[in-house]
Amino acid sequence: MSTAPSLLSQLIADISKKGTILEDYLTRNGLPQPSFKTSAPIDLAIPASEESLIVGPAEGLKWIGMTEIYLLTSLQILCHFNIAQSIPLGSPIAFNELAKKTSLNESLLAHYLHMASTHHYFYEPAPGFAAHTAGSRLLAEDEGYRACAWLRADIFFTACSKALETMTRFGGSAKPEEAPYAVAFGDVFFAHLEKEPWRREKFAHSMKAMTSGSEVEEIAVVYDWGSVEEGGLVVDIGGGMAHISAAIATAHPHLHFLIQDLPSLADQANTHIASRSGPKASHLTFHPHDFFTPQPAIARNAAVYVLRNILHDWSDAHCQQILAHIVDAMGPKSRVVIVDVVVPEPGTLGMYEEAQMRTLDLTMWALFAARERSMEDWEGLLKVVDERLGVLKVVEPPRMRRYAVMEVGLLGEGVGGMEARPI
Ligand SMILES: C[S@@+](CC[C@H](N)C(=O)[O-])C[C@H]1O[C@@H](n2cnc3c(N)ncnc32)[C@H](O)[C@@H]1O
Repeated sequence: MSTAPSLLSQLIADISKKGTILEDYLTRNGLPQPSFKTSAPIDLAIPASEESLIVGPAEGLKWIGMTEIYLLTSLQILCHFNIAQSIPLGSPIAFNELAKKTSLNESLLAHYLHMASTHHYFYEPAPGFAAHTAGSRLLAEDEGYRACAWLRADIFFTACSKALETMTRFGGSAKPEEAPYAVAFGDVFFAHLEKEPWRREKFAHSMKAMTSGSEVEEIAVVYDWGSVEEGGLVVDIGGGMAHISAAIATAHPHLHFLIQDLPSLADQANTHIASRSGPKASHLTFHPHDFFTPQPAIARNAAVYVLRNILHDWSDAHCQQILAHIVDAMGPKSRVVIVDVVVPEPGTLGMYEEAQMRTLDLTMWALFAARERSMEDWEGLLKVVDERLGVLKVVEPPRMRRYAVMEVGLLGEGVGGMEARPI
């Protein structure tokens, strides 16, 4: 009995077949192989009959970024008008019914649904009907992923539209008030969130979604939390809605967590903490604290200070202030666990990963006038804060690509329990 080939096998066969068609076409017409070299043809002019998607730089530049702009706009509009939540999960809905339900213009709604479906968000099972795909279902069910779409369309896109103006006016300034975000919105990113609670809430949800599932679970295993003494205090600095601490607490109930963030996040964080069941909830305490001010007495001599996705938001001068307050509070055995991006040596990543890394780097600039750091940058930053501060261990979590977990301690006299290890 013969079994039908799997979808992946069919795709592989299709790619191979189309590759052969392209190769034959190039040979028949005496054309060179596709290439990115300066001397390569700018227009390959392969006719549509050859079923090839390969284009030269001329055709590429004509379309550059266009699809992404309209995909982003579609997701922005569809999320804003709660379209994903208005489509039933089990059955398709007619466009006209959906338009009536959401008080939208049916024709425009259809245009945006069609655009989103080119990237597998929603699909049209029969003409004039909308239904869910796995991606649009996630938008329907998870506020955090809807907030991710908002973060890109309303925040990153708007800030990036002011990048050129910002560079022209302020050059390479490292002041948050001279970042593209501040130029676009007239305020510094976190101060703006403070003033507009709906923004703050959406940002916190997007942060939670961006650290969801396996990444959060990984934080609980990549660092040796088990070696921290019973009842040891973990201070989660800029801990947002307590999602990281909560994940570690679930796996390591012997620890206590103090989650520090701006006072405006208290309600959201406390609601999240309270929603957790069992006695572990009592191990998590939110404490409003501005990390540019000295650490309070309750956070002194903690076992671990966690900084996840915090320092890359700030220039070296700002990071020095944050770290100096931590060093001041540290005991000889205290550790700082920095979970952040580490930019690898140039040319060591594949093209796709390199592009993602550059995206993160420029996002830091667009929002905060900050940058991602290489390992050399991280070590230099620590040494400026305190000569004794050094990286003891670096772990690269397999699922948190581009990230490293850096364990930092006070080297030299009084270092307890751990030897300094080379990276
Ligand atoms: C990029 S988020 C990271 C949140 C969390 N650590 C995570 O990994 O998902 C940065 C956090 O820093 C907080 N934050 C910004 N400025 C702060 C300040 N001056 N003091 C304390 N927290 C601050 C923000 O409210 C936000 O929760």
